[in-house]
Amino acid sequence: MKIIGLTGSIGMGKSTTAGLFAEEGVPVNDADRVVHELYAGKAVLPLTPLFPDAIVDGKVNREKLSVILRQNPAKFAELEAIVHPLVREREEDFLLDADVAGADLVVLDIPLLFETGAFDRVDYVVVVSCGPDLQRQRVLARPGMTPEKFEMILARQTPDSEKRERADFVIDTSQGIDVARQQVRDLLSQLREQKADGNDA
Ligand SMILES: CC(C)(COP(=O)(O)OP(=O)(O)OC[C@H]1O[C@@H](n2cnc3c(N)ncnc32)[C@H](O)[C@@H]1O)[C@@H](O)C(=O)NCCC(=O)NCCS
Ligand SMILES: Nc1ncnc2c1ncn2[C@@H]1O[C@H](COP(=O)(O)OP(=O)(O)OP(=O)(O)O)[C@@H](O)[C@H]1O
Repeated sequence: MKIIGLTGSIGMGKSTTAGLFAEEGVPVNDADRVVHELYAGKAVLPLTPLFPDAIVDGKVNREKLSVILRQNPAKFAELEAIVHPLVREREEDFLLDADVAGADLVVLDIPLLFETGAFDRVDYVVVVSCGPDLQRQRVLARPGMTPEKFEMILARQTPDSEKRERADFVIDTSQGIDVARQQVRDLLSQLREQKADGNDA
């Protein structure tokens, strides 16, 4: 089984592209979604002493957490030290399940693939990208998003230019969904041909 690491900066179209892989029958593990689940489950207990004001009705409230982090960005490191190992645990379960189910390819959708060193755990790196103006426009159109929050997150991410340079493949999301879907299909054919030729990376 080969592992595709899918990444991209905020608003580049990572979740949408992950959906295109899923449409083609490739199992996808979405790290952002796992974080959402953890904030209503396993992460609540260890995060409570660190972020007591962000716990509402027994869950981590993302809005409140975001405000705290904006006021004190140093707290990101403490948050990540708790959350990332839990995300990793779930990733390992996903890989085992996919392997047992006989998948030839799987996708790990990891927003912080480069930042956390996760690229070491994947066979191919796929970066989702579009121009910075379109990225900004997409992100600022989201409810609850502000230029300050956008800048805070961007500052914590490896720049898009570096991501593209380090990628094995780039999916361009600026030309609409059909173009991106075709790029995903071409990529899967190419990887499967490589495997059939015994020409693995
Ligand atoms: C900062 C938080 C509260 C913002 O929540 P919110 O619902 O507003 O945004 P969302 O989670 O959809 O993230 C928006 C964008 O920021 C990126 N992002 C999230 N966390 C981080 C981080 N620690 N560093 C850099 N980028 C991040 C996401 O991948 C996405 O591109 C939330 O993202 C969070 O709790 N992050 C810490 C956990 C983490 O590191 N997640 C990354 C995937 S493992
Ligand atoms: N190929 C595409 N063609 C047209 N629009 C797209 C394409 N891919 C994504 N988009 C649009 O861009 C926006 C951001 O996409 P998406 O939510 O997938 O980004 P993301 O990278 O997962 O974001 P984040 O990192 O913040 O979670 C959405 O409005 C989505 O509909």
